[in-house]
Amino acid sequence: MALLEVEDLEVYYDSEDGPVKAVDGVSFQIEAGETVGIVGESGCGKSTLAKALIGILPKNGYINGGKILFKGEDLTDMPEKRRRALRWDEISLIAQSAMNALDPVYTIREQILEAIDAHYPKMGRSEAQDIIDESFDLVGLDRDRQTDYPHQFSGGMRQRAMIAMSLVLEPSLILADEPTTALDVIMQDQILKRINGIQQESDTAMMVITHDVAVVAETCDRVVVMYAGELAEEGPSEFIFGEPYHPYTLGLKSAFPDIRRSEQDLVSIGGHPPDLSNPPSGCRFAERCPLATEVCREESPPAVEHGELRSFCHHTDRIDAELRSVASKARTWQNDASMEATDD
Ligand SMILES: Nc1ncnc2c1ncn2[C@@H]1O[C@H](COP(=O)(O)OP(=O)(O)OP(=O)(O)O)[C@@H](O)[C@H]1O
Repeated sequence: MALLEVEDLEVYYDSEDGPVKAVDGVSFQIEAGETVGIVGESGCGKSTLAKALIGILPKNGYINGGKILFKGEDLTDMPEKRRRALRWDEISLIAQSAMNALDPVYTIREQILEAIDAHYPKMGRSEAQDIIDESFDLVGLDRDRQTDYPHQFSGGMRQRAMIAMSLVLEPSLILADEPTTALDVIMQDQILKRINGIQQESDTAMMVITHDVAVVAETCDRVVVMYAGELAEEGPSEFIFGEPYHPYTLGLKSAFPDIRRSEQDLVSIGGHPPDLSNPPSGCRFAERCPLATEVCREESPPAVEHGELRSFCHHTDRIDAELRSVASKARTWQNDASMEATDD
């Protein structure tokens, strides 16, 4: 049994224009100890997915269908009390706003102690102190700085303190939602590698949500590529970033500079994602896809398997011959550059 099994999940928001289908029939799994990256452009539903998993959807958000099985228990169908307990003890969130999540009037140590007290009220002071020391060591913070206030920490140190705080309860799953946006690239890398190191010792699984493909390529075992609320492609990082079989993944991959190559086009995929309160029928990427044909606009794409990759595309068989070699050319992704194949 996987640690987390998301099955055909639908998460909608009420809006004046009807329901916004932010997550629309998404299925994937996370095994214990595994790091899974969720990538996709802004607005494709990554944060909504994380919020649904942890049970913090805003008022107008709701789960319309599907299941979220955590250790076999369905989080979508569980009394609030049980879900809340699970959320804090087993699933921990390092949020986008991590920088602001620390309380300015308490020392870092006091804040971590409070988290421990809340969950293990019977734990003695010295045991709690050992846990705090250990968590500081794990994230590479100097133990002497425990009695500092958040403002005395740099941005990177605050982020580490947040990670330390989320680790003291030994969660089985850490959700890291854009964990490092406010930091520079080197710092991003260091922190995710640090979490990776910690995972190996503790068998903690992690789901990293980001639009930064490079971060995911470096740190994740598997990647889920989302487009317009749906799954576009899923599989091991090495294949998603090596030989993907979905045009969107190829575009996304080419849109990020490869530091090993000095000469390359700056690729951006023309057009923009569809309105999720009124998504088009068929493949939601068709409008922007250089391989799109009539069938793409009419029928939802099937899941096609290439080894361990699962790709939701009508034309995976054309990727090698027609798209892979030109995917890094900016011209390929301009809207007038359709490759004009026909369905036959
Ligand atoms: N509270 C809300 N009410 C209505 N629609 C919402 C709400 N929050 C998000 N949405 C819509 O849901 C869709 C998915 O948004 P979401 O924030 O999950 O995407 P994302 O991929 O995480 O984007 P980003 O990378 O910018 O955080 C978008 O169309 C967004 O406009």
